[in-house]
Amino acid sequence: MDKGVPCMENFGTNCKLEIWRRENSTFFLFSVPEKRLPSSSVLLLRNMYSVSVDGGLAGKVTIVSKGLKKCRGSPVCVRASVASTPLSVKNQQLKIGNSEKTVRIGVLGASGYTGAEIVRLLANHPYFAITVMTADRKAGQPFGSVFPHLNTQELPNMVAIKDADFSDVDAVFCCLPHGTTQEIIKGLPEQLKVVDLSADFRLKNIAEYEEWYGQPHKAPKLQEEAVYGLTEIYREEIENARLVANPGCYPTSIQLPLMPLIEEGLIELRNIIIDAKSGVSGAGRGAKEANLYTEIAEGMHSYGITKHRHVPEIEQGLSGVANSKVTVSFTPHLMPMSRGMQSTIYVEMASGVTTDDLYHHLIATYKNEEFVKVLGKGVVPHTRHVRGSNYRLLNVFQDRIPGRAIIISVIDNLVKACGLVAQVVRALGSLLRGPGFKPACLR
Ligand SMILES: NC(=O)C1=CN([C@@H]2O[C@H](COP(=O)(O)OP(=O)(O)OC[C@H]3O[C@@H](n4cnc5c(N)ncnc54)[C@H](OP(=O)(O)O)[C@@H]3O)[C@@H](O)[C@H]2O)C=CC1
Ligand SMILES: CC(=O)N[C@@H](CCC(=O)OP(=O)(O)O)C(=O)O
Repeated sequence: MDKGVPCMENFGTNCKLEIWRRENSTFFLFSVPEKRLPSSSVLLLRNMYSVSVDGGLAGKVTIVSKGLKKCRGSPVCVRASVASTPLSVKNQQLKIGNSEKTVRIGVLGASGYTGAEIVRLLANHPYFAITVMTADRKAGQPFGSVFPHLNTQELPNMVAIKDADFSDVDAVFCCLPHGTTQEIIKGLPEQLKVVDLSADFRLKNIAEYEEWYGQPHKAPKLQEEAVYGLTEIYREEIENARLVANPGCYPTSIQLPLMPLIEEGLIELRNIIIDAKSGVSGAGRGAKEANLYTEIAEGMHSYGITKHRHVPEIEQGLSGVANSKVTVSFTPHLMPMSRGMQSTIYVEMASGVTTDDLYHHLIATYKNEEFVKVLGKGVVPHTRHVRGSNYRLLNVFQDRIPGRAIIISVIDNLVKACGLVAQVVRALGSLLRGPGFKPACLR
């Protein structure tokens, strides 16, 4: 095995991390003290890019002995802070070796929360290189001074969009506030692929956008070609898209459990009640009085009751699979936590359908999906299980009211909502290796 160079001597508390690659897979060698893991001190973590390096890890883990002899392990969660991506010498070498195949990425709005997440996940990625980063108020500042936890990466300085040179860019992630995005994307060179994280291109109906966002749409032609980037549902369209409209965080957590159940006729279209909760980072990094520590800490509150801007996006997706108008009751809440999101969804089952039917249908739907996991029966998903990761955890419970079920869906609003790695690989796959490119480590 081609074993990599250790990229960090001390990782967390007495942990040590090495990264190496074999064929199309990237592996971690993650050493932890014996007492923290009963049977082994070494973990082999597959699918490097499906997990955050030192954030919450959730996924299949193979435990190996020090001599790299494999034995099966069960899913393990490592809880730690969501912090740096270590600069891996090995990956830097791979980048150089792969230079003609490397996708060159521009991150517009790199000084914001989602921009920083894109950088955290892509900066150290062997198939991507970040060649342009932009900011508004923070233009001119080194990235490491704005986000010191990413100080170890070799990155370009942030510039204003008007000064950005896109000649060395294949694709951009647009991480700008909605409303500013339409005109900026309209002005980008046409050959660029674009993944837009804002809400500007999500709603197919322009009039609906104008009603819920309270402003005219400035790029209706581009809206026509935009593909809604819910990767697990629209993967093929994303693969061929030039402009991908990344789903909102609440709609991401809600549509994936509900769409397959509606499509299969397992739940009624009426009386869908969604009680959703978000961490404060969902509101972005810009200073707002409502998001001051004193307004958020030691309490929680509802907001946007009956008129949150994600309602039309959720209903667009659900109505699309139902082939008729679906109206939901949706109430979001702001929680005193920095990141994470839970949607608790109350549904009425179709006649004769049981919670077991819902459970098994969700398992069957997502059995080949790396990033959507239906937990074991009775296991409650927590937001902390997905902190820093691209996973969504789901489960289904029987309600006390006969005929009703409760679905719990958790994501990290800053990662899964960005649909980061799976989406970028699909959308940009043809740039890498031609149509249909599916690297094993990024399925
Ligand atoms: N936060 C979340 O959980 C999610 C957010 N989104 C969406 O992603 C987008 C970005 O969100 P988020 O990262 O949270 O936002 P932030 O407020 O944290 O960051 C916004 C970024 O855009 C830059 N910017 C602001 N105004 C302008 C402008 N007029 N021209 C150019 N650049 C500008 C800022 O630069 P500077 O800092 O230098 O001023 C900053 O880099 C939003 O549309 C949001 O709706 C999508 C999924 C999840
Ligand atoms: C806590 C908070 O304010 N959340 C934001 C949603 C954040 C999100 O990810 O949605 P977008 O992608 O549409 O921005 C809100 O309720 O508007």
